[in-house]
Amino acid sequence: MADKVITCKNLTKKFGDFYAVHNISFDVSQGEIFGFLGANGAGKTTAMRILCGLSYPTSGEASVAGFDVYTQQERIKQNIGYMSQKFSLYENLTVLENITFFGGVYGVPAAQLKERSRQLIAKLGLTNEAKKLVASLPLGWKQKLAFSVAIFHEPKIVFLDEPTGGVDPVTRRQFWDMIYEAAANGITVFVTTHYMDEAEYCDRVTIMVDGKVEALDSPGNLKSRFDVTSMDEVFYRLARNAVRSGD
Ligand SMILES: Nc1ncnc2c1ncn2[C@@H]1O[C@H](COP(=O)(O)OP(=O)(O)OP(=O)(O)O)[C@@H](O)[C@H]1O
Repeated sequence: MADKVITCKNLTKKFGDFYAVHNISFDVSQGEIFGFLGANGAGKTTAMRILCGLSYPTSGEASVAGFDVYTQQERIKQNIGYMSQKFSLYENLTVLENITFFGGVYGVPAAQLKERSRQLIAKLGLTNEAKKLVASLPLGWKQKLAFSVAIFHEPKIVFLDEPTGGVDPVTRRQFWDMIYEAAANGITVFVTTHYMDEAEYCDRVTIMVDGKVEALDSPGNLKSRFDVTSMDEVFYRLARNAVRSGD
């Protein structure tokens, strides 16, 4: 059995008396693409922030890349990559400057930075854009670049928080080809999304409802359990009774 790179048991986060995340438990294996779904306010971001070493749980246990979320937050940060729709690249730096900046921040050795940046730009087909500002790139390209930057230092796990928001289905599909490649190279992918076609691409999917894990299985098994043909319907069955609507 593949190594468990994320484990979480009865993980709970309270804000005052309110359970944003309530007793969630799951394991994620190395190289797995793990989808984390839920309606607005379900608790996804809260849970993800704990797993990224950015916030402490109220109770329960969790480890990421073998490090404890209470006592080893800095070690966790060294072993993960992170990308969100909201926080990604510097628009007023060029493509090359963004890659070298984040590569440096994430600890890519200085001696390798120049050559690896060149290779990445060539792989992305952005050689002619290397000296252009990121602001001038189409959104889909920004997202592909942001993902490449998030895994540039070869982390064990990459956390993606709604990475493809706002782009068309073809560009999303291309983005997912990059996710598959990263997973095939052994990087574990933990991804939140509101797009149910993307849920179909995951190895396993968790559906959170009001802070709890309501379902956790492969898309195929979830569809047969509910006797439906799409993840959209699975999601609707589970999330329709949610009381939270987020903020
Ligand atoms: N710092 C906080 N203080 C109080 N309540 C909070 C805090 N952060 C989040 N919450 C609440 O916890 C619940 C879960 O929020 P969270 O952002 O984790 O949901 P989410 O599933 O990521 O939603 P979305 O898809 O809208 O991002 C929401 O009801 C939110 O209002």
